[in-house]
Amino acid sequence: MAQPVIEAKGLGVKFAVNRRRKRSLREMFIHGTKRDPNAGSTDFWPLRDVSFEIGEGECVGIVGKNGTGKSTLLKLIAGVLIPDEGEVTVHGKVAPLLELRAGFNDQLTGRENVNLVGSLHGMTPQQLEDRFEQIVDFAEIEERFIDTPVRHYSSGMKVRLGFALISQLEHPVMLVDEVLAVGDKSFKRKCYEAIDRMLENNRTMVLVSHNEGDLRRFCGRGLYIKDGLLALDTDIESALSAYNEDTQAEIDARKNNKNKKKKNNNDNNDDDGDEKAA
Ligand SMILES: Nc1ncnc2c1ncn2[C@@H]1O[C@H](COP(=O)(O)OP(=O)(O)OP(=O)(O)O)[C@@H](O)[C@H]1O
Repeated sequence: MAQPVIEAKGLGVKFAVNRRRKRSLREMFIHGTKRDPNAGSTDFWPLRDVSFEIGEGECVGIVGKNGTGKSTLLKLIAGVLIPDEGEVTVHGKVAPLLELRAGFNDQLTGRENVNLVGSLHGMTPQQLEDRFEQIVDFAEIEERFIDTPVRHYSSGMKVRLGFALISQLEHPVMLVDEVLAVGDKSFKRKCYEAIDRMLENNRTMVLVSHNEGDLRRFCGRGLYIKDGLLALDTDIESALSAYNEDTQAEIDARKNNKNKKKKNNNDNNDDDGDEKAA
């Protein structure tokens, strides 16, 4: 493998479910001042014991069911979340597209957001000035809207501006979470071309997506996350096959259970009928 750019060793993170909380004024009035006895917090680990290395220039897809920890893994790589176990090392700066709006503030205008978020990611005032027009052009935001607060933008407009800005960063690592699912057809095509260019320039990318076409298009390798564990680290086709087989097995098991229940209910109804007849 090329020089590792991302190294994860025994990575794990836990969240508290049902965190113990103080009662609200209304609840205190009804139940008294004691804390809610049913609201004890328990930890759960959406990800545990995850280890892998990603080399320079690789594009790795992360696949798995909803809620299995894919976005959490990207947030750990981005440094947005701190692991509770293990460690993740990233050699170089990270350009994160983790949520649809690239961290934009709804109260600020498109222009203000581009300048704020761009500078937070290390773009100099000169770079921002030089690239501003290109960013707005790429995002296809009409001039009359660029000085409007982004709360008035459609979700497509926000995503386009977010992608246009983050794709201008020259950071060696790019993290993309489901962003390609939102844009319209022509914007998607532009995003594909932008990603192709980034990969040609040896950038490293981790892509979370439920779109198999996108995963096959960009990724050579796939990490299949199952029940919070790294079930497979293999080529993207094998990762998708394993995921699809597991999904089919789950669907079949659910169908069988449903049929069994139906049969049991029918048998019980027949027994009732026999007893009544007797
Ligand atoms: N800040 C948080 N606090 C508590 N639980 C969280 C937090 N963030 C995520 N979770 C939980 O962790 C689990 C993994 O979430 P995550 O968003 O990583 O899943 P995912 O695989 O990306 O799902 P999807 O395919 O639906 O986007 C879920 O059960 C989610 O509810």
